[in-house]
Amino acid sequence: MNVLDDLAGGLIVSCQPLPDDPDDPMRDPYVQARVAAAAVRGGAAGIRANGPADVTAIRAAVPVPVIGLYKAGSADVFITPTAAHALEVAAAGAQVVAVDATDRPRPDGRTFADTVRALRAHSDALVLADVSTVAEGLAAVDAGADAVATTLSGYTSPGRHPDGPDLDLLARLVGLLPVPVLAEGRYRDAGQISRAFAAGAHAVVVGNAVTSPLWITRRLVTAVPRHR
Ligand SMILES: CC(=O)N[C@H](C=O)[C@@H](O)[C@H](O)[C@H](O)COP(=O)(O)O
Repeated sequence: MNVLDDLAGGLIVSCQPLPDDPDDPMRDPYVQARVAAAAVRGGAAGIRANGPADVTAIRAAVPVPVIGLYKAGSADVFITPTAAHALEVAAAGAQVVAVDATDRPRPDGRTFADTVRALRAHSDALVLADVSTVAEGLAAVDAGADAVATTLSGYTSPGRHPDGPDLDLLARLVGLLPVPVLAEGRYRDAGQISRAFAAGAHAVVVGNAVTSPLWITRRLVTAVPRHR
């Protein structure tokens, strides 16, 4: 048994301020911990959170597993881009560390496998590989990832992101990988969550649709005459 078993068949709520708005008023560890506590009260089996301060605050506030990541820098690879970031978020209390496992160059010139090795050497945290393609999922498992998530599908090329989740990538990863596959990225409603579990998802991660008043309000005001 490990924390991935605790997440099986569950909803994971991603409690993060909006990355593209430095003035998001939700950018506060206390606030994120309260959001996480509400999500767990509502039935979340796990929480995903960004940065050591939020991870520590959330670990203290909820009894469920916390997947930590560390968004940093302005390079293409910004989700836990280096082994140092991974170790810091593990030391902050994350039982699982989410790391970009795409095939893009990393800011320190090292590899995803280096990050896995560093975590194995210095912490008990499990490694969740955030990928955008089947090939990246296969490579992540070869590099030692404990689980894979579809997090980065739709985010590796410039331009507008797709609206909906990538259920096709999810199904293909589920069919090929010997590790749990998490559905993440643009899941907004119960129908999409049901389809992800039907496709074999180990767990489904939902972020902004639950945890960002800023994101939700910006979407709703597009239908309001005075904001057009
Ligand atoms: C691409 C990227 O940076 N993804 C990040 C991963 O941690 C978050 O900003 C996601 O938006 C979140 O985890 C999932 O949120 P939603 O369910 O709203 O897609």
